[in-house]
Amino acid sequence: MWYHRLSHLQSRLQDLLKGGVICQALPQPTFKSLLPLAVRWHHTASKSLTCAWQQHEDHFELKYANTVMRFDYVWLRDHCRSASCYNSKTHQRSLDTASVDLCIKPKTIHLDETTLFFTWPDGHVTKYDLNWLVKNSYEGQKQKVIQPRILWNAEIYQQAQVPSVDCQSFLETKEGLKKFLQNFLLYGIAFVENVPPTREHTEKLAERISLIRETIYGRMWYFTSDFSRGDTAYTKLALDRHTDTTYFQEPCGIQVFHCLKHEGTGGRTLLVDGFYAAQQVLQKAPEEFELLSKVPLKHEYIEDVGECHNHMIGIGPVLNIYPWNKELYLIRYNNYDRAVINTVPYDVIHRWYIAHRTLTIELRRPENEFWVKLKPGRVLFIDNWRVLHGRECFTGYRQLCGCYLTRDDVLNTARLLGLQA
Ligand SMILES: C[N+](C)(C)CCCC[C@H](N)C(=O)O
Ligand SMILES: O=C(O)CCC(=O)C(=O)O
Ligand SMILES: [Fe+2]
Repeated sequence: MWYHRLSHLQSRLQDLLKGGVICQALPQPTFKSLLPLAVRWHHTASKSLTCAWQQHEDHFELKYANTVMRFDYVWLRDHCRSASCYNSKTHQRSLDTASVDLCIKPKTIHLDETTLFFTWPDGHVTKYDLNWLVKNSYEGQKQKVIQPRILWNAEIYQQAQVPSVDCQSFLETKEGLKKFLQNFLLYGIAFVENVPPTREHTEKLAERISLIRETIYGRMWYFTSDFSRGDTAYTKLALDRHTDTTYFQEPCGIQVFHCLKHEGTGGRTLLVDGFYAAQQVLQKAPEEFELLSKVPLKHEYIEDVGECHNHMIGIGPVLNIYPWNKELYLIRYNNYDRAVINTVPYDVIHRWYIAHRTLTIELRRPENEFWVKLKPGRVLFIDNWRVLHGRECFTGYRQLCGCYLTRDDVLNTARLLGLQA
């Protein structure tokens, strides 16, 4: 019976491969267990960790450190760390992956202590340390988070008593900077205290951790409610929670705010952990979470004020998750800047509105709102991929300065300090 199904599959595979790479022996990925292969388990005990491996027709299977891993042979050839395949000084691959036969299989495999040796048909030998394989396998990665975080509502954040970092220690010591970045990565917000209330000092702070991301708003921006730009940020109106620059293909990673002056009332800043809210959606309505992570939307910025003419469009789902471990890495939420929805078919859109409502309800729960009054000297860094901000309406003269930072460069600084990011 399965012979029949198998030959059917083979002819389909052959159809798929027509005009492409034709392998002599086709891999049969879904029938591994059915194939009468001469596979056998090899067992070894190495350094108290037992290891078992099996050479299958189309892949290599390894059990080590409580992990069952399966490796494709092309993958194993491609990741060879020998001197001719990999430049360990520059950490770059020298091997031309396109030169690897897609049907490659090792001639022999053997294990010595904790090192696996693969000998390929041309005689080339690839060595892998078992621990390296565990660390770098899909199965190993799947169980890990890319970035550890503490999700918060107002109470959790306040109870955590996250300390602010002093400007001098931030600028002059590695420990101060590291402490700051650690808190920033965990909570998505962090403060620096005792900063002289000038644009130059704010810029110096920003440059300590990243490259400044110049945008249509400039490099360092400096704004009041002067209507100088075609956006409500430049008014005294209240702004509901949102993330910024949702209309960029890559929304700005970090936003820096420094209130240099406020003579008047109101104007408090609202902060909401978007990932905490998304987590609530995942728990209460997983299919809605999934929809928000799959349906692409447009956000748009159209400006035609004075000398400023801009038309920006960014496309992506509200929730962005890594497909292999479902970890959330970016929320794009701005109801002001959301464009006409014309990327979603009729039979999906209503469900999307329901899901969007569920998320909005979570984002608007008063217990999730953390309110702060920004003051001269206290600089706020916000992870714009995670934490939403808003503001209360205000009276009087209020001057805010700040900038956006490139996320890659903030994470780069964090990694160089030994933090997981
Ligand atoms: C004033 N400042 C430059 C900080 C931001 C202005 C951008 C506001 C826009 N609605 C958005 O959410 O992206
Ligand atoms: O005025 C504020 O406090 C923030 C306004 C805002 O949302 C922004 O500039 O991105
Ligand atoms: Fe904003």
